[in-house]
Amino acid sequence: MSAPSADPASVNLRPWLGQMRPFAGLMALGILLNLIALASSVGLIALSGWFLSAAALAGTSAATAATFNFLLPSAGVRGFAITRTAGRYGERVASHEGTLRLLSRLRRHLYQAIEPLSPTALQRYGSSDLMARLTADVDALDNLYLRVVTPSIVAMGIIVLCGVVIGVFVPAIGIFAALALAISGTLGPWLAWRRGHRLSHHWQALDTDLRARLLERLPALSELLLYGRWQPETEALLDAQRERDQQELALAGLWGRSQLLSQVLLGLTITGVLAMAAWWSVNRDLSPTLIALMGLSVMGAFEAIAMLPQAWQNLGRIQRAAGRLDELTERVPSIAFPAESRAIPDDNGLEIRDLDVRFADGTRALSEFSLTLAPGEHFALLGPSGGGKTTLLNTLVRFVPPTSGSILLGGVPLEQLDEATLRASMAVAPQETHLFVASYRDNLKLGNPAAGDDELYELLQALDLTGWLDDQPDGLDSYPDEGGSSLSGGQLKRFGIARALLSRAPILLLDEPTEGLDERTARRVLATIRARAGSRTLLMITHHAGGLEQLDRIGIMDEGQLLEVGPPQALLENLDSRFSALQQQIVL
Ligand SMILES: Nc1ncnc2c1ncn2[C@@H]1O[C@H](COP(=O)(O)OP(=O)(O)OP(=O)(O)O)[C@@H](O)[C@H]1O
Repeated sequence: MSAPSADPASVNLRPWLGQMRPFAGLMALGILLNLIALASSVGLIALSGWFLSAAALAGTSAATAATFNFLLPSAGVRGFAITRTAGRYGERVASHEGTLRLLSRLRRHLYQAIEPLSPTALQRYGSSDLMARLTADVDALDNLYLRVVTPSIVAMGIIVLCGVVIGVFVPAIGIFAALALAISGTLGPWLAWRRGHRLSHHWQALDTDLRARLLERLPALSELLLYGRWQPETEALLDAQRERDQQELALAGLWGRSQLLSQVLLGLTITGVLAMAAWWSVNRDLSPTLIALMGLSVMGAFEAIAMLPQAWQNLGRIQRAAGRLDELTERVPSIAFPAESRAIPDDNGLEIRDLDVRFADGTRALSEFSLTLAPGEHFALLGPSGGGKTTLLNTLVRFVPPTSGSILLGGVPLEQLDEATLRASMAVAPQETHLFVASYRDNLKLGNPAAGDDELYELLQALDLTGWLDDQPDGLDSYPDEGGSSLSGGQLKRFGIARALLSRAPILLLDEPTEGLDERTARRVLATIRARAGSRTLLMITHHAGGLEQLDRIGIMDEGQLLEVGPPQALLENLDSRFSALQQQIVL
């Protein structure tokens, strides 16, 4: 579900308009060609009108009929028809090229803005909501240029042009026509914007929520079917769709009303221009053949302003999309890395000092947590669910910013390391392993692109995955199902461990590596982890106390604090220790 969004009126669209700057030339060309196409339309219709009436008047006597030049106006009509078609074609090419480039820039801008944000905080939005922001919202923003900015500029140009064309013959009528068109061109869109921006803002909210809900529920289809929730969910989705459609209907009604207003104003403008032209023709020296030209010029110019009400009514939709994108980049804390590391770590030891982590909702996940891991030490951190173990790992990889305290890698504070150095220093097997739609080989080589097949086979065998690999139709060249559903939970876990173990990083961070494994496999996996970790520093977090006796030290944490720490043997010998109590539970 999407987070609350900003008030449409308070959203600043200027930075988004600024994204257009690199394509200003292309956009200007599009506007110019659009103006040429529309001006040709006005010219075509006005000249045709004049031609017909002038030809009719010329035909009233043999003398005028003989001298009337039919060729020049018909060449003009053809010329306008050609420039109109060419202008329209060129405008489409230029504005579509500009829009597509802009769209790619908008997406790149957004991906770059998201990249430094804390992934853990970002995930709180949910992948479906993020997806809706990255697709529907960016698409809506795209309309700002194509459907609001460009048509508004073109309409202004055409209004001026129409005024000039008429004003050449009678300035007063030209001024009247331009002013009346300007009023029709602003009143309809103003009404549409005033009445429609909240409606369209609401429509956009309902539409993105609907998409997000659909995207969220589809992957959970099997659970929803098993719990008999698919039917109610479908009905809820249909209700949401109906609500969105009602908004759409209201918007269509509003568009109809603003169109009606514009048409009435157009009718009044044409009537006014014709009446003035007729008066000028009777009382002054205006040729009657120009009456039709003037009326038809206004009609031609109206083509440019007819689309404005709908464009401006959609402004609320665009503002909401911009607000949601701003909110994403402003609310989620960003993690800044220096361009280059300010110091080189002395070794692969880790020192965590008085670490505090508080989340935006007030949860205190770590509280004055301190721990030092000697270079090459193998350490297991045990604790109940919700104790803060994963948060500690996320803080170590800088996915979560600490509220206070510090972490040093080889004596260097993490904030002094550039991103490449930090990532190369730590290999992580997270709680959930994601498999990409790529071969199993490529999925494994994410941990180390240089790893050879022999190493992959050896590692899979050590992790007891050869039986699974033998069942794959093309071995390592086989593809997993999307999300990894072709592996059992335990197999997927080991796959993630293999990926981390393949890396050459001097620090290994493993989140619940034995979760979902039977006792025998868990021991084998632990032995492989220890052997492959070798002289690397190993921090393993787990719920399970079994099989940890071989590690250098064990720590027990709960409620964000380290409660007990020591070598496993020493803790086992102390019958009052929490570790012995946990071991007793396993034995019982
Ligand atoms: N992004 C977040 N925003 C708010 N609270 C969070 C966030 N991530 C974790 N928490 C909370 O912080 C506390 C510690 O969570 P954490 O995931 O670190 O525990 P854990 O020991 O790893 O649990 P588990 O063993 O079940 O994975 C929990 O109360 C959890 O609800």
